[in-house]
Amino acid sequence: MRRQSDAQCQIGTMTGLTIQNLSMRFDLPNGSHVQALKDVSLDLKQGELLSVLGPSGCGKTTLLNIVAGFLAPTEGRIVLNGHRVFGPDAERGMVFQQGALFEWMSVRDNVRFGPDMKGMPKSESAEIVDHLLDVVGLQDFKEKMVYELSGGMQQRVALARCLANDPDVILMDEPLGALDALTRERMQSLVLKLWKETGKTIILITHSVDEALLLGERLLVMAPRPGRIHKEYRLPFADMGVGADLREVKKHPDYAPTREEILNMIWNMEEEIMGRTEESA
Ligand SMILES: Nc1ncnc2c1ncn2[C@@H]1O[C@H](COP(=O)(O)OP(=O)(O)OP(=O)(O)O)[C@@H](O)[C@H]1O
Repeated sequence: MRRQSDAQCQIGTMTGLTIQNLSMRFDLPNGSHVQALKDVSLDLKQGELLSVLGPSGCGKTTLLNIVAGFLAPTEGRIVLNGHRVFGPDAERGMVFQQGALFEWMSVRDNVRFGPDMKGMPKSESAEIVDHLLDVVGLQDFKEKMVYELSGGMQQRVALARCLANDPDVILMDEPLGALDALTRERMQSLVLKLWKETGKTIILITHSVDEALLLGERLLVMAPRPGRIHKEYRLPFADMGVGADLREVKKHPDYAPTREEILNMIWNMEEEIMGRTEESA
């Protein structure tokens, strides 16, 4: 897809991701429309980890898809490291909940797919793959086919495959949502480790308040109809959780009250939506 040259669209010299006055309206075939996002603005510095929470339909996935370049916004723009985003690019890697791996390929071939597509010499991509499989703890599984792996292992492959492209920004849409509780906890620790070791900017969408609290040094609560930023938190838990037991982090005196506040916020929004739905029924 299109990535304009510096001369065409260099916007400032800042590094990081700017989401500027973003609105997204979907026009429906019956003549009505859905305002999925309205005037969403946000600056993320390189290396920040943002988690995004909110009731169903508040525009989380739409926001991520616009940053990924899969969708063009109705209004506003995305700027990454001074360049306006016009479409998908390897500088923005995506990790989905499941199903985005090539099932018929080995773990190794999945991870080296991006470097191969870029024409990287095989010896160089082999080194990158070895390193990344070490980082995600899958070195002994590199010859296995994807369908032979557990869900947690598949998500490790997905993370390694994303990192193999060396993106500036990693976009995660419920990446751990399909995993059992124990595997999910281990993967949360892995995400924190990768975040600190690679210095990547990460945006992570989740439905789990605990996951958003543990992983987001910044946490965005979005509200629906229209999708917008309701409240933002800056939290100490992600830094505390790097290399630590996440259950210990949850014992921090600020953890439970913040969790309660956010849960109430989301419950209230959902009740309001239910009320509106019943009224219009
Ligand atoms: N392609 C589309 N056409 C029409 N409406 C859409 C489209 N994509 C999303 N929407 C609507 O936009 C709103 C936001 O959707 P989105 O999937 O971004 O929300 P979400 O917060 O990610 O929801 P969930 O938590 O359920 O995944 C919803 O009302 C949805 O129905």
